[in-house]
Amino acid sequence: MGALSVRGLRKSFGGRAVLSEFDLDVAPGEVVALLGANGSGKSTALKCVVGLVRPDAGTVHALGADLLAAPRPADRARVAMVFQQIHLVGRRSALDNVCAGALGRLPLRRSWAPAVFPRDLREEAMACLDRVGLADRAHERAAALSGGQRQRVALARALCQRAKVLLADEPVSALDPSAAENVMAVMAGLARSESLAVAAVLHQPDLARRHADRLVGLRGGRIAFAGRGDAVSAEQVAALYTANEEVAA
Ligand SMILES: Nc1ncnc2c1ncn2[C@@H]1O[C@H](COP(=O)(O)OP(=O)(O)OP(=O)(O)O)[C@@H](O)[C@H]1O
Repeated sequence: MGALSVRGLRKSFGGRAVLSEFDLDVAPGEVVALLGANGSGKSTALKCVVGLVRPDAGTVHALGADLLAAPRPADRARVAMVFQQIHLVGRRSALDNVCAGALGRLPLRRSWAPAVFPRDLREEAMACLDRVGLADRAHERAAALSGGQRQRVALARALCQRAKVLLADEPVSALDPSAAENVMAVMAGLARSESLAVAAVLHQPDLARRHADRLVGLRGGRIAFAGRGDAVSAEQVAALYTANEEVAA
C-alpha cells in the first residue's frame, strides 16, 4: 500500500456528481500531478482526502490509517495541505509560521505566542526552513517575503507538522513562471529527500511533466487517464481542456 491510498471516492453537491469512482495511490517519494479543467473535481478530491469535504462513498488511507472512520489527530496530522492562497500569519516571522505546523502535537494550553514555542521545536523548524532553502530568512516577517518564498515557508510548515503526505492545490498558480519552477523543484526535492508522498493539482501540464512522476487526468469528475508522464500523450492532456459537458448527476 502506498503512503496514500484512495479508493472509490464519490461526491455530489445538490444532487450533481462532481467526483465519481476516484482512486489515487501515491508512494513515499513520489509526486503525482492532478490535471483537469476548471470544475473537473480536482480540489474536491484533495479536500475529501484531507477531511475538508466529507465524501459520499470511498475510503482514504494514509500510512495504513483510515482517515474517514474516526481518525486519530495524529493520523490526520500525517497529511498536510498547501493552497494557491498561502495561509501564513504575515506579521509573524517565517520561523514562527513553521513552528505553527507543530501546534497539533503541543499541549493545548500553549497559544502560538512565539515565546512559548519550545527551543527544540524552534530548532526543528529552523532545520525545516533550511530544507526549503530559507534558513537565512527565518526571522523576517512572512509578509515581507515573496510569493515563492512564502509558499516554501508553507512547505517547511508541512515538514514541521511531520506530514508524510503532502496535498497541494494549485500551489504555484499565483506565482510567476520562475518562482513556480522553483517551488515545484523544491516540492519534488522534498518528496525525494523526505520520502514525502506528494499529490499536486496543477494547471500547467508542462510543469507537471517536468516535476511529477505520474499524471492523473480528471474530466467531469472521473479519471480520464493515470500513468507515467511518458505514457500520457499530449492529445490525452489536451482533451482534458476541450469543451467539457457537465457531469451527469
Ligand atoms: N461546496 C460546494 N458546494 C457546491 N458545489 C461545489 C462545492 N465545491 C465544489 N463544487 C462544485 O464541484 C465541481 C468541482 O469543483 P472543484 O473545485 O473540485 O473543481 P476543480 O477541478 O478543482 O476546479 P478549479 O480548477 O476551478 O479549481 C464544480 O462544479 C464546483 O462548482
